[in-house]
Amino acid sequence: MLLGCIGDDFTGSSDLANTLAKGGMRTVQYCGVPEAPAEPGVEAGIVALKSRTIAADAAVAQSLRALDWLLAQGCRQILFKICSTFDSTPEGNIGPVADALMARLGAPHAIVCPAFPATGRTLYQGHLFVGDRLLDESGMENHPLTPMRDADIRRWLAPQTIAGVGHVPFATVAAGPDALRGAVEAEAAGGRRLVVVDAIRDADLVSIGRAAAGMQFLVGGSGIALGLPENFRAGGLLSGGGAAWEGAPGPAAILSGSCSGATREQVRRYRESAPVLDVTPDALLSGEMTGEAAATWALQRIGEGAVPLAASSADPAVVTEAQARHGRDRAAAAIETFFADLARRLEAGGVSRLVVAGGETSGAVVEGLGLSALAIGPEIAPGVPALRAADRPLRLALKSGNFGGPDFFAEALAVLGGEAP
Ligand SMILES: Nc1ncnc2c1ncn2[C@@H]1O[C@H](COP(=O)(O)OP(=O)(O)O)[C@@H](O)[C@H]1O
Ligand SMILES: O=C(O)[C@@H](O)C(=O)COP(=O)(O)O
Repeated sequence: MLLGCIGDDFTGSSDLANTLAKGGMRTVQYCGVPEAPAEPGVEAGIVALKSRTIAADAAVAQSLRALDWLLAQGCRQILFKICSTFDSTPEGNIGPVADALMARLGAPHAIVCPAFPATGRTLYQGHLFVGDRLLDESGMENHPLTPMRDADIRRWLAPQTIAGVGHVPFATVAAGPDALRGAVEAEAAGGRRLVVVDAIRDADLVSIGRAAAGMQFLVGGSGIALGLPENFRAGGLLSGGGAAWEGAPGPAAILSGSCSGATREQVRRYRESAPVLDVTPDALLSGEMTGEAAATWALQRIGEGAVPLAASSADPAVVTEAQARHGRDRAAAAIETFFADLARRLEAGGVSRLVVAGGETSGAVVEGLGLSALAIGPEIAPGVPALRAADRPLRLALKSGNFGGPDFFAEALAVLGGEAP
């Protein structure tokens, strides 16, 4: 294994896996820290954790365990995969995890870059944009767990880290990999070791990749990985072969716990032509709705030939009210436990294609199903690959909340079913 990655959520990890597989690396996504060594031939290993919103000390401990496993597999470079919208709070977990990984590696610095231009995330003068909006006006300011209220990534990261936050502006990035590398080293020499680097185009990310050749540690969205496979290829280290992946038709269901704008539109669109079960924290916490009841409902629809969707996706005002009534974490935990339970029951009922929307939701579902590793298939939408469970006939799509066009659910079902994307 050459490149070791630690993902702070499961959708983000599959987004990164998609980029690395497209870049020609033999890539496997592991669900949690594996107990056994990796199978031979894996060139990029991604340990997916559900660590984005847990307590910082737990996130640090899990990430260090993942690091130790990746180093034991021979990895020469480590990438900490965070969200392209820099999802975190003043307590973490980006800063604390980056600090701990940097210390364990003895790395002098880390480039930090969440940019992902293919999905509209660009970073200019240290400020993160989503499309033509600053991050804190993009809808992310209403995220249920990590409301992003400042687009200046340097200012948002500073209270989370003891490493000091530096910056390399776009003009230096545009001057090429040598200038960029020199600027990163200069920032680190000045005591600013987490160095936020601007990027507005894929070409900038490719430059960052070249500048990062030989660097021990990077922090970023999947975009930061665009240029990394080439470094290994240039060193004659890649086998050139990708793992085989095949879709297969079979009973299917969709689970959506994301409340992000793109997902709410996808749910609205899907509702026009298929059965939807709306789920609320109120109904779950009162016992009015259970995983068992939802599974009975869904399996009946599947028996009638439909692909049902169970969704808790709600508008920001509705989410805020539910959180005020039940507490943020209690509401989220009730929903995540529900989806994990429902997924288990659906698989037991014969479902072999599962589309899940939302990073935390996907983490809960994958952990609930007890999956160990995922093989990477074709891209369904930017940042979302088709996946296959390593040890059973289950195909999945784990969709980041804000990814995918309005008809994503139908598109994902088709690709998982074996149609060309
Ligand atoms: N109706 C709701 N009320 C309160 N919290 C919700 C509701 N629906 C979902 N959530 C919680 O919001 C979080 C959404 O996060 P996530 O699944 O990561 O989606 P995204 O990918 O859009 O960030 C989850 O923890 C989920 O349990
Ligand atoms: O970088 C990204 O935007 C994604 O890979 C990602 O991490 C998204 O997380 P969720 O929106 O919580 O699914």
